[in-house]
Amino acid sequence: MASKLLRAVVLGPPGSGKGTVCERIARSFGLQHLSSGQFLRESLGGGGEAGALAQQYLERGLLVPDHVITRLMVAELEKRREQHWLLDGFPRTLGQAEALDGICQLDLVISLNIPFETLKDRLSARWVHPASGRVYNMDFNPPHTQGVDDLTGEPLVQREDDRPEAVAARLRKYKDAAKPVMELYKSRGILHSFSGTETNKIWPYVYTLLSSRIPPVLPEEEH
Ligand SMILES: Nc1nc2c(ncn2[C@@H]2O[C@H](COP(=O)(O)OP(=O)(O)O)[C@@H](O)[C@H]2O)c(=O)[nH]1
Ligand SMILES: Nc1ccn([C@@H]2O[C@H](COP(=O)(O)OP(=O)(O)O)[C@@H](O)[C@H]2O)c(=O)n1
Repeated sequence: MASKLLRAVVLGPPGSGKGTVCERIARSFGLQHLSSGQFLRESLGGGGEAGALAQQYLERGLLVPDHVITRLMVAELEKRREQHWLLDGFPRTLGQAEALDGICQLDLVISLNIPFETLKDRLSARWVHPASGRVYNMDFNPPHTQGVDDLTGEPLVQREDDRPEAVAARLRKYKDAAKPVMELYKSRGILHSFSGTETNKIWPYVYTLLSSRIPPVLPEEEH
């Protein structure tokens, strides 16, 4: 099997399971994934005027301007040039996709198609550990102790942008921005779409697809 470095992207609306699927891929294939949303949240923590401005976009569920997220991501990816790339949530717009084209040729784009009602239910039940980005769901993968991160024992919080008022706007905006990105990757023959309401049912297909590009370190069921 080719040992070429993987250049892959996972796309999908908020709540579609990008983070969950990337986490499983990372564990099963022994690589690190880069979540643009988590990376943004961490990068903004430092304060400053630019950080405070970008924070307002996140809280309101709006996309941060292309040049801001692109600069952050491209700088980080350059540092990881010798590693596999598995990107979660980037690129989200055509401008971001064009910027990514400038630094790599993507092998694979995974798109998660999840019904709107399912997304709304999942986001309202999502709890996160802000420091690590670990994600829980009160129905799907609850923490061992309610309201507390399994590894650190620190409190879990609900993201501001997971509030119902923000969710509807985020889902609408996602669609508008993502359409041309999907079309671009479809026209290149690298788009692989998976539809359903359960990550556990989608996962075996994603695992099989990835296995054709990179050797797994864990069997499918041990994600
Ligand atoms: N009920 C249910 N929740 C899921 C499933 N897959 C993921 N989740 C949860 O749905 C929420 C959104 O998933 P996440 O991976 O954070 O989505 P992202 O916003 O696309 O990164 C999280 O709370 C997950 O734990 C599933 O198959 N069923
Ligand atoms: N390429 C990106 C990725 C995230 N973001 C911002 O980060 C927020 C959270 O992104 P995320 O990927 O963690 O979460 P989901 O929206 O997928 O749940 C988005 O709502 C945007 O405000 C962005 O502006 N541009």
